[in-house]
Amino acid sequence: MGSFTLNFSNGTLIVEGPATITVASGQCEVLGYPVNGSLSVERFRVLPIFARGSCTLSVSGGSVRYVDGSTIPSDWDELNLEGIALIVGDIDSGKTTLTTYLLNKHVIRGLSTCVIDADVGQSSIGPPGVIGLSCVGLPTPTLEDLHMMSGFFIGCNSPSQCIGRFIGGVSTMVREAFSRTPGLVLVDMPGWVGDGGIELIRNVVDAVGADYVVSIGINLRLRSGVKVINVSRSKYVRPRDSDERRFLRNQALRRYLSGELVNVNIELNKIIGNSVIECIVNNCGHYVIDNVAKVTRHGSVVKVPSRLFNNVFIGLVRRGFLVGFGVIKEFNLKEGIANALVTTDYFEEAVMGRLRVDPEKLEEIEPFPLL
Ligand SMILES: Nc1ncnc2c1ncn2[C@@H]1O[C@H](COP(=O)(O)OP(=O)(O)OP(=O)(O)O)[C@@H](O)[C@H]1O
Repeated sequence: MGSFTLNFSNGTLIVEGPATITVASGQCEVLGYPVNGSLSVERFRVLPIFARGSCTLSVSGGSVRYVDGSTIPSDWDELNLEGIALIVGDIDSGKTTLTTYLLNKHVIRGLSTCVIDADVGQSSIGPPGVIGLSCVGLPTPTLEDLHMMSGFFIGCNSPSQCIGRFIGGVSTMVREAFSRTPGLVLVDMPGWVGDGGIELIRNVVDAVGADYVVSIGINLRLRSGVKVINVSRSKYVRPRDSDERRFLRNQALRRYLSGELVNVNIELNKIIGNSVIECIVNNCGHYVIDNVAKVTRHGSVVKVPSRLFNNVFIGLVRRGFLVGFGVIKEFNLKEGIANALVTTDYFEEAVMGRLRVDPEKLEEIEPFPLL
């Protein structure tokens, strides 16, 4: 804590937020991004500041640790990619750091690069449950600093809960990325590598026609034509506990749900992505909401209290593009509407997933159950 000035050379200052660093002179860089002036490091974020030669900076707040040399494994430097590359690894393996490093390295060489943030549980580009895309021509200290140019709403913070939508979302974002003719598309994948997770990686590889899979510590066997490159996990990865992860998810949510929210009524036939609502709209008779019986065809019915729809996080879509977000306040089956707070009323459809949000505190709450 406090504030101090430091001069160091050919070493790395690992700064843990909340802190502000101000560079006075020298070549100070974060993952290849040259730092000039001030940079703030948010709470629970850690930035490695490398001095290529000598770097003089002052740090206020946070905590710091100094290590000799670089914290970047040497095999990260040997990567030269073009086309589509998925970055995969367990949680806390350093995927986002490697993605940022590769992005900067390629951008600095003049290769226009797009990043697809598919790590929907710990989103950097876009709120939780959204696959975000950003295409850049300049380096960045963190992916959080990038603007979400386009997004695909899946509404789950674990791809295991919505596998089909996740694969469709990554494919859509890859197509969108290629419409901007980048030299490289990096896909930061979720840290799900257990049962089903490897299968998901294979499915995404096939769906998007990946050229490379850069794997941090995962043994993968993929079809021929896809190059698997194994790289090291940095020993400086700082694992995050579940409280820190929740804090960071809520922070990402606030970035995209802040500002004046508009109160609107959405007709149920404009809400997609939830099988209960689709069933009500199509009168399929499989669900009974608040004891209001719908005609049942096959006798098997599932009882659903309508309050479960309150607080569901929604994505707002216009002409197929994600244009905003919202939260359902109240679901009114009798009137066939959902009352919601939204970031814009200029939308055609609302997509529901499983994530639910407290609209006052702007915090995640228990998700919509699997029925
Ligand atoms: N090479 C490195 N040098 C210094 N710090 C690193 C390095 N790699 C990762 N870290 C630190 O470790 C932490 C976790 O890294 P990162 O977010 O990249 O992992 P991840 O695998 O993407 O995590 P998640 O489980 O959230 O998907 C971050 O605070 C990051 O700054």
